[in-house]
Amino acid sequence: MMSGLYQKAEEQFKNRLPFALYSKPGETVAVGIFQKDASLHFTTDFKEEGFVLAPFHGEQFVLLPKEKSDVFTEAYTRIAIENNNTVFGADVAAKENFEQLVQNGVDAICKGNFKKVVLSRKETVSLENVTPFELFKKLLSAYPTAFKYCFFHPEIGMWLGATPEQLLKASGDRIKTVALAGTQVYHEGEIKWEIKEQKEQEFVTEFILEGLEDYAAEKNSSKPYTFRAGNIVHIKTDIEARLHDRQDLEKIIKMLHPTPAVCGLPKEASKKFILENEGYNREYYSGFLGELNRDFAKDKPENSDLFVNLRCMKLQNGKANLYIGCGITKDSIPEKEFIETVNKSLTLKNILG
Ligand SMILES: C=C(O[C@@H]1C=C(C(=O)O)C=C[C@H]1O)C(=O)O
Repeated sequence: MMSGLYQKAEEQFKNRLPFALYSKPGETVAVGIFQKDASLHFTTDFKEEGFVLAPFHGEQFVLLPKEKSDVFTEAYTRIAIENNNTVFGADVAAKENFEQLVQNGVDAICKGNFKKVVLSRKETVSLENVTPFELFKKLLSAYPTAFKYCFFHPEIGMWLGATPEQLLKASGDRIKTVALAGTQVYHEGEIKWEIKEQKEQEFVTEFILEGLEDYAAEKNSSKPYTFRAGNIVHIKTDIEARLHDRQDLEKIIKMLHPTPAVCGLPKEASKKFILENEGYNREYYSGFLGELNRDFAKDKPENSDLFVNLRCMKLQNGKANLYIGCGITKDSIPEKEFIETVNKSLTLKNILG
């Protein structure tokens, strides 16, 4: 059965018009924003209302503006998702390349160029006869606590993902963000973290709290805790604050993005290393996306809900390009880091096929 929301999305896609379908963590409502023209709009001052998609690098933040779009919402019920047990073969060349990249990152850290860098790779998987909408629906059921989305623009392409990481939630002058780092495969029973991973996550918390210093008061942060995202777990700290001036939203977003969780510390040196060494274009992976200045489901202004674009893929010519990365510090072991990217890639591989 085709519902109204998906019928509209199929038509929009057929007509090569931009749209975003998404559902927020913990909610069972899907929102569709359907832009009425095919133009490429960008944010200018972050005062616009709409759906934003920002790349990892660069200042051109794509916007589906509210006033140029139709908005629909639709409740859904989660269904049981079977893990498809397809075994994806390991690509020897990809493994060697990534491990060399990680080793170069470790060497640069040991030389003192920076403290942490997040390195990533792209993996291409063939798609069986499946539409983006079917994949999006699977994401809705498989990842209740993630931000699930399907974004299309004729000049950008088709992106889908289920990200566990909030970049920023703003409600009037109240903001929330998180410090996320450390990764291991989920298992039953107590999850233990090594000191190295705890330290790495603390760096991220410190970076955010220091960055907020000039803009916010009443800063509060939770204790770090274990947070599950599909088949893996991370360490997470919740951070809340009150802005001195709500107009500083743009400055806060630019201070946070790209966060040490997807770029590194310090930001500029690690970013330079990524751009010069990764050897491919991340495009919108590890950028951010979501609601800008409007909660579309509740139809409320002055609410932004932005997420880091992780566990995502770009669909192109019957294939899915998956993007996966991990944080590198001086103690990183290249092979372990490669395995971590394989584990993270299962978030999406589990719904493909
Ligand atoms: C970079 C990614 O994930 C990030 C890196 C993590 C890590 O280094 O342990 C953990 C969570 C995310 O903040 C990714 O999934 O591609």
